[in-house]
Amino acid sequence: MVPAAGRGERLGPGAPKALRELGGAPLLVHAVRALARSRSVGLVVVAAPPNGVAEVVGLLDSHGLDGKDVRVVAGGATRQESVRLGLAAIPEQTEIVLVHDAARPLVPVEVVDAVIGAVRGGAGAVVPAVPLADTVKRVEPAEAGRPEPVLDTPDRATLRAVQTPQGFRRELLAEVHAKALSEAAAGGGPAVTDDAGLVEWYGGQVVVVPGHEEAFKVTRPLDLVLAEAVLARRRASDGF
Ligand SMILES: Nc1ccn([C@@H]2O[C@H](COP(=O)(O)OP(=O)(O)OP(=O)(O)O)[C@@H](O)[C@H]2O)c(=O)n1
Ligand SMILES: C[C@](O)(CO)[C@H](O)COP(=O)(O)O
Repeated sequence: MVPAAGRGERLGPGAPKALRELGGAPLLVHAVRALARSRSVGLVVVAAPPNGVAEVVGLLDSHGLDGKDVRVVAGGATRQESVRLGLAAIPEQTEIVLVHDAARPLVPVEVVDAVIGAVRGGAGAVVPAVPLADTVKRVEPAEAGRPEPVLDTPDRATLRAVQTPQGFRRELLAEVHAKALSEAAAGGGPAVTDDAGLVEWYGGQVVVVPGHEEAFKVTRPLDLVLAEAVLARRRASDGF
C-alpha cells in the first residue's frame, strides 16, 4: 500500500507532494510503478489526499500501470492513519503487505524483492536501510537560533537510515495498527514515524535488509533536484 495523503510542507508551497511532477509524471505514479515492477506485487492500494480521491483515480488511470490491480482510498490526517485506512482495503487472505511512501519514487525493484524475500523467508517485519554518511549526535533541543548542547554520539556503525517499502506479515501489521488506534482513542499511543516502529513498540522483531541510495525520500526541494537527475540518468542509460 502507498500512503500518499501528505501535504509535503517541507517541499514548500504547491500541490500535495504525491501529485508533484518528476520527469513528467506525479511522484505517486513513479512510486506505484516502482512497486508494480515486482512480479510478486498483485494489488496496490493508494491512500490519497482525502479531497483528492477522484483526481488520483484519474491520474493512475491515465498512466499505464502494468495491468496491476490498483485501488484508491481516502487517506487520513497522519501517515499512520493513512496506512491503517489503506490496510482496511486489503483482502484478508493477503499474506504479505508492503508499505511504500509515495515520496520515494525511485526505489529499485531489487529492494522491493529483497523485502518480500525476507518476509517470505520467515520475518514478520522487514525494513530496507542504508548506512549513514554523517556522524549523528543526540542533542538537547533548544529554541530556534540557540546552540543545542550535545548529549552523546551513538556509534555510527550500529545506525541505519531506514527506507521503504517496509514489508510485513499482514496480520502482524493489522494487529499493531489496531493496538495503536485503541491506545490513541484512550489519549495515548506510540509516537513513531514508521510502521516498523509500531512493531518494535509492541515488542515485535524487525529485521533490516540492504536498501539503496536511490530509494531516498523526496522531502525538501533539493531532493526533487536530485530525483530529476537520477531519473534523467536512468532514462539516458536504459530508456527507463
Ligand atoms: N497524513 C498523511 C501524511 C503523510 N502521508 C504519506 O506518508 C509518506 C511519507 O511522509 P512525508 O514524506 O513526511 O510526507 P508529508 O507528510 O507529505 O511531508 P511533510 O511532513 O513535509 O508535510 C508520504 O508519501 C505522504 O504522502 C500520508 O499518506 N498521510
Ligand atoms: C517511513 C519513513 O519514510 C522511513 O524512513 C519515514 O519514517 C517517514 O517519515 P516522515 O517524517 O513522515 O517523512
